[in-house]
Amino acid sequence: MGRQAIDYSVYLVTGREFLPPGKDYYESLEESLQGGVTLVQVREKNADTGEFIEIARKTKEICDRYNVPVLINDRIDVHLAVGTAGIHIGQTDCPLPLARTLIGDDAIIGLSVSNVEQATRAAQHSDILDYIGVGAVWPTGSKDTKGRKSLGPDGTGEILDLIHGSGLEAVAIGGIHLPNLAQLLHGSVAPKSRDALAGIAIISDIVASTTPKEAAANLRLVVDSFKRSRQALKDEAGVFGGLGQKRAEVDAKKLAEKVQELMAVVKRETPLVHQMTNTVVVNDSANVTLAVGASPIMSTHPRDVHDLSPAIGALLINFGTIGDKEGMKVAGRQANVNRKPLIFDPVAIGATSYRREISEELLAHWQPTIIKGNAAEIGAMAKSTEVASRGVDSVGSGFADPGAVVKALARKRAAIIVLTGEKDYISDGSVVIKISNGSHLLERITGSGCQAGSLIGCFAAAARLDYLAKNETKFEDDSQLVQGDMLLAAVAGILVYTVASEVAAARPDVKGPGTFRAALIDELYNLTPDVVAEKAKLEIL
Ligand SMILES: Cc1ncc(COP(=O)(O)OP(=O)(O)O)c(N)n1
Ligand SMILES: Cc1nc(C(=O)O)sc1CCOP(=O)(O)O
Repeated sequence: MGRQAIDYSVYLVTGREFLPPGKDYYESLEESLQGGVTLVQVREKNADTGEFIEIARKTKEICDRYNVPVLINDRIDVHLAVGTAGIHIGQTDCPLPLARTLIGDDAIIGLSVSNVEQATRAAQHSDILDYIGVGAVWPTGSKDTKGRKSLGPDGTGEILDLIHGSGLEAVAIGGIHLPNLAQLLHGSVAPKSRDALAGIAIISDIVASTTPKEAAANLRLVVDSFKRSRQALKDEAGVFGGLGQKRAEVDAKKLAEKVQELMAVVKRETPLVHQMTNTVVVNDSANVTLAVGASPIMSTHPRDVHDLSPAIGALLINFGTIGDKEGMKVAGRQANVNRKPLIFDPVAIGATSYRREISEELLAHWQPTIIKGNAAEIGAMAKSTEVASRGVDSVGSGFADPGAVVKALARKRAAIIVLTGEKDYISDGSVVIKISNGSHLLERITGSGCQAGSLIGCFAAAARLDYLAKNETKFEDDSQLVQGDMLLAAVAGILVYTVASEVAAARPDVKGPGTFRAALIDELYNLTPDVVAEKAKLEIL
């Protein structure tokens, strides 16, 4: 007969103890199936054998009507009694070879995996195993996972690399909810093999909902769309659709024209750009934001940033002086929930292990849309040793192939990557754009990189608003945390900043860094789209 093909996309693990008061288990189950659950595991920790068999039997009866397979948690006897599609077992349950002997060749076996050793062993047993449940991704209230480190999207991706080529599928489990789902799916794409999760296993987000149909449908939408966006990446359309065009069709002149249009959108829409930035640059960041026509707001308290989120156009998180970690966590998570562009500037991340840890912690909490950094910062994010760091500056001549670095990191992080320096490189994982504008005086003022990050925030907010004004939200776009051309936004932020710096540096009244700093703000204010197009030195690599 052979084993049944399984769609792991939205895998419901039951948990009667988490049902809302008054909600019947079978009613909730049926609603979740109507919402699009693709696989069900009956997990009963307190039922005796007879009761477990009865629940599994009725569950299967309902699931059969929706053509959705049922697996049984731990109990081979219950699986055999009811004739379900298979079992899910943990590391301390029945040994795998024995389980396979008992249930036969046609049934599915899933195994829990919570670290790299277990993943390696699972891969060695791929002949008798079908899939692994990888967790816990995040802390969960549905199971005692004390003493186990949450894997986060990165740890999940590492496990995907370990099972690469084994034929095993992988689902993630633990603490997965709608707001962190897109972050998990994109952030867990395996760094080496580019393999992705086959699906997500969920208890509370569905079971504890009073509207399980809606809860399941929302999760399914994001998973389905993620799978479609993976296809788009394979087709070289980039993590955000690559300027909405295929690589060969993007030309530098058209790109400059789009930047011109976006400059007008910023002025017309005056988007509010929330900036959690460092104390060294806060004033200049606010001033450059105002100069291009956007509106800055600088807020750090966790409650305040939470409440601000629906109103903002974009969020910049620049952790230069790392004072507000809790606020940054809340603000970033809310930006993901509200689908606002999130620009992450991991200032001096390569300089200390503390900074690297904070960055990991923040990135486990939310998904950035655009990551901007100098060579040392991007090198640290890419775990490259090619470029060292000294404080907030890079040391050395940079990467041998900067375009390849930004492209690979964009794919790994599922974000637009902006590498600043004498030449700037920007990639969405498909296209790489090189910008050769700028003035050497930018290196002589403090916070020029931070100001560039602020401007990227302004243009990202504008790109989103422009998209929403011109398009109805399409189903296919729901895999993207934010809508709008974020690659264009990053290009616009860097191009406008560097062209204005050239104009400012050429002024006769600019005698050095002090006068340059003031002139730069003036020239950002006065910059016209025509000057940007005329001076733009853009190349598509
Ligand atoms: C899909 C999936 N993954 C992991 C688990 C956890 O199983 P286990 O380790 O056996 O722990 P219990 O569920 O028995 O508490 C799972 N059930 N499903
Ligand atoms: C059953 C289970 N197993 C886990 C593991 O890490 O192995 S986490 C978990 C609970 C998942 O529930 P929720 O979706 O509510 O977080």
